[in-house]
Amino acid sequence: MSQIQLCNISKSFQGSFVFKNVDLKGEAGQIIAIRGKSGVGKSTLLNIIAGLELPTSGSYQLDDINMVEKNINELSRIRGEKIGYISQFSPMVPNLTAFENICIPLLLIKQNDDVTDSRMKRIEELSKLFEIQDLLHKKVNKLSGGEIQRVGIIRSLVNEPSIIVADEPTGSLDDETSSNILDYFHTLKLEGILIILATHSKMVSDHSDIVYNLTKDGLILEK
Ligand SMILES: Nc1ncnc2c1ncn2[C@@H]1O[C@H](COP(=O)(O)OP(=O)(O)OP(=O)(O)O)[C@@H](O)[C@H]1O
Repeated sequence: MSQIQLCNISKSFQGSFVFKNVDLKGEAGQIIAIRGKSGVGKSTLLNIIAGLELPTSGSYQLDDINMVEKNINELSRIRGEKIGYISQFSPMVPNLTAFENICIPLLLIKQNDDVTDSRMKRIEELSKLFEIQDLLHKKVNKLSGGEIQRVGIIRSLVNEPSIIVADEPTGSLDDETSSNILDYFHTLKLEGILIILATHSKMVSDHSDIVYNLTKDGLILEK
């Protein structure tokens, strides 16, 4: 179980602010959606929450960890242990198979045999659920955009994170597959996982407990 608290977060690139005054609290078992027009900084905010980049100013506490004081290596370790990150474009190693790409996070943290067995079982279950079980041994450069997105989602879940940060998780998917993924997020929420996502989709917002609109002056509560 994890919780996050961001206070007065701002982010600028080359001296120009993308957003200021972002306050956000997230608790175990919540689905939080961040909406907002293109370019307002949704991906940037999710990258900060996922520990992929640091804010320009403000504080960010993840459980008992002060995230803004950590260096890149420490953030990477924290991500491996606690955070599943689903990106808009799911970067893959193209000449590895879907299964090998899914297993990459397992290489980053030590696992004993029992853990490895339970992870393999999880990969099998999720592959069936997201209908890619017949594609697992295909190279990812032979897969469609939607198939790669599902591989990316399974990869983000394989280490059983307590927080999922998802950037447009259903962006390349049809309604039925999107609905399967949202149903699965609901199951994870009931298990106490905190899910924070950026979306333009009404279906995704409708499935979220809390919806914010990101503006250059901070988050505005919509639901
Ligand atoms: N590394 C970077 N260097 C410079 N500018 C950046 C960088 N990353 C993002 N930006 C700028 O920050 C702004 C916010 O980008 P971001 O991708 O976070 O927006 P977004 O709300 O997710 O957009 P979209 O809905 O189109 O995906 C954009 O103007 C973008 O060009």
